[in-house]
Amino acid sequence: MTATTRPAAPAASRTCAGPPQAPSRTTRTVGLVGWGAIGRVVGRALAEGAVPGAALACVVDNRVLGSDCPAPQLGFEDALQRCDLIVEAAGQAVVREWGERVLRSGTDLLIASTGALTDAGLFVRLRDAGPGRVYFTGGAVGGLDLLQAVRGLGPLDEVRLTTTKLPSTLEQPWMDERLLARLRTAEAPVEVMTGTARDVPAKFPRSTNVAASVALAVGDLDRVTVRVVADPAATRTRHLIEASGSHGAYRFEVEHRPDPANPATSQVVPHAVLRSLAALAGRTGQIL
Ligand SMILES: NC(=O)C1=CN([C@@H]2O[C@H](COP(=O)(O)OP(=O)(O)OC[C@H]3O[C@@H](n4cnc5c(N)ncnc54)[C@H](OP(=O)(O)O)[C@@H]3O)[C@@H](O)[C@H]2O)C=CC1
Ligand SMILES: O=C([O-])CC(=O)C(=O)O
Repeated sequence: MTATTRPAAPAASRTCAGPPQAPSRTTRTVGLVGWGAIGRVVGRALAEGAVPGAALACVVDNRVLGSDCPAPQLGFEDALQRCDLIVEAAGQAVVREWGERVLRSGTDLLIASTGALTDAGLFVRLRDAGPGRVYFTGGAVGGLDLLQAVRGLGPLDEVRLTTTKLPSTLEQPWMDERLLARLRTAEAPVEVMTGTARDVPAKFPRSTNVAASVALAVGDLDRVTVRVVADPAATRTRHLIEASGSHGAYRFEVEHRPDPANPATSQVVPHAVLRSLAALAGRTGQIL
C-alpha cells in the first residue's frame, strides 16, 4: 500500500501528532559497474523506472559505451561522488579492487561477483568496512534465504552444490590441453572439478559465483562441496543445492536459459539484481 492510498489518520490522533506525514522515502542513486549481460538489463530497467525508489545515475565500464547506455559513463571515483549505492556486475576483480573504497566512502555496495568473498582477508575487510553497507544478490540460485534462516537452528551437516553448464562456458586459462580437449570433444557430461566453495569460484570466476553465494548463506565456505559438470547437452544451466542437518533436509534445483550473448551467465541474474535493488530501495511487498 502506498502513502497516498492510506486512509487518513483519525482526527484525535492528528491533534496529538500534528498533521499526517507521508513516510519519507529517498530515492537511491545507483551507479552500475559493468555494462554486460547483467548490467545492460539492470541499467535499462532502472532507466525506465522499473524499480520505484531507485534511479540510475551513472555507468562504469572498461569499454567506451555507445548511445544505447541511458546514463553518463563515469570513472569509479566520479561514480562514488554521485551515487549512494554501487551495483557491481563486472567481475570478482572489481570487488577486490574497489569494494573497501566504496564502503569507506559511505556508499552501499550490492555485489553480484560473490566469488571474490572466498578470499578470507577480503571478506573480513568488507564485513568490517563502513559506513557503507555491503549486500549480496542471490543471483542464479534460490533458497538462500531459507538456508540462512536454518542457521538459527544450528549448523548443517552437509551442503552440496552441483553446477552443470555448457562446456564452452567452463573453459579456463589454467586448464591443460588434455582437459580442454576433453571439454571440446565431450559427448556426455564431464566432471570438471570437485572442491569446496573456498576453491571453486576462484577457478571459474565468471561461472561459479553461486558456490560462494551458497556458502555465504550457510556461513561456512568449507562446508559446501561443489561439483562442476560440463554437459554438451546443457542448453539450460542447472544448479542443484542439497543440504541436510539434524533439523531438516533441503533441496533446491533450478534450470535457467543462458544469456545468448554471454552463456556463462543465466538470463535470470539481472532480474535477481533488480529484485535485490527493489528490496534495498524499500519497496513494499517484497519477499525479504
Ligand atoms: N551471483 C551470481 O549468480 C552470478 C554472478 N555473476 C558475476 O557477474 C559478473 C558479470 O556478469 P556478466 O554481466 O555476465 O559479465 P559480462 O562479461 O557480460 O559483462 C561484464 C562487463 O563488465 C566490464 N568490466 C570488467 N571489469 C571491469 C572493471 N574493472 N571496470 C569496469 N568494467 C569492467 C566488462 O568489460 P570487459 O569485458 O572489457 O572486461 C564487461 O563490459 C561475472 O563476471 C560474475 O562474476 C555472473 C552470473 C551469476
Ligand atoms: O549465471 C549462472 O547460472 C551462474 C554463474 O554464472 C555464476 O555463478 O557465476
